[in-house]
Amino acid sequence: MTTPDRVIVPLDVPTREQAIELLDLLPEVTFWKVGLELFVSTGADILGILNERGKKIFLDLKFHDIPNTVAGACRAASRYNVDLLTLHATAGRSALAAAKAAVSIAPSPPKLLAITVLTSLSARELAFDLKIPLELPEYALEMALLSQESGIDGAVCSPREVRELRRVCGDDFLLVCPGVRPDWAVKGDQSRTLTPSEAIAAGADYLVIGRPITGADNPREAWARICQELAAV
Ligand SMILES: O=c1ccn([C@@H]2O[C@H](COP(=O)(O)O)[C@@H](O)[C@H]2O)c(=O)[nH]1
Repeated sequence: MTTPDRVIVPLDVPTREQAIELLDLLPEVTFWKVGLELFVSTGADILGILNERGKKIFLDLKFHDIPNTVAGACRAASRYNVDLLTLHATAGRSALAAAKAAVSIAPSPPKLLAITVLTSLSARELAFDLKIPLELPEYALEMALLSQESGIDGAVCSPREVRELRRVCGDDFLLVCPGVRPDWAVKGDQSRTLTPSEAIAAGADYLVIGRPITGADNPREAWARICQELAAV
C-alpha cells in the first residue's frame, strides 16, 4: 500500500451532488469515508456509487446502543460491501462482541473499529464534563483494550495516543486516526492533533483528513501537499 492510499478522505457534505463533485475532483483518492451527515441526508445511495467506482469505503456511523440494536445495525451495514465500520467502545463489552458476531456471517465482513475517545474532546472535558476519572491517554488505551478483548479489529484514536496503543495492542490491531492537521491547516473543532507525517511515524495504519483537503480553496493542491509530506516519511 502506498502512503496516499493510507489517507481516508471524509465526504462530509450534505448532498449527493456535492459528494460526487468531490469524487470527480479527487480521482487519486482511493479510500473515502461516509459519515453521519451524508448518510442521514442521502441514504445508502452513495455507497453504491463508491462501489461502482472501485473505491474503498469507511462507513463511519459510530453505533452506540444496546447489544441487540448495535448487532442489528452492524448486520445491516455489512450488506453494503464496506471495508470499515465504526461503533463506540463505550457501548460496552456485550455490544462489541454482539457487533463482531453479527458482521461475521456476512460474505465479506467489514472490519470493525471502536471509537476510543473522540478527537474533538480535550482532557479537561473528559475529566470535568464526562467525569472520567482516568487520564485521557490511559482511558483511550483502556477503551482500545476492551475492544480488542471483545474481538473488534481495531480502533479510532487520536494521533496523540496512537504510539501507545500500537505498542500495547500490537501490529495486527488496526489503528485509524482522525484529528490530523498539516501545519498549514486550521484545527477547527479538533483538540488532539498531529501532522500527517507525525501520525504515520507514530504508528497509524490510516489517517482521516477532511477539511484541510475538502475545505481548501484548491482541494487538489491540498491533497498533493499532503501526499508530498507523506512521501518523505
Ligand atoms: O474521534 C473521531 C472520530 C471520527 N472523526 C471523523 O473524522 C473526520 C475528521 O474530519 P476533519 O475535517 O479532518 O476534522 C470527520 O468526518 C469526523 O466525523 C473524528 O474527527 N474524530
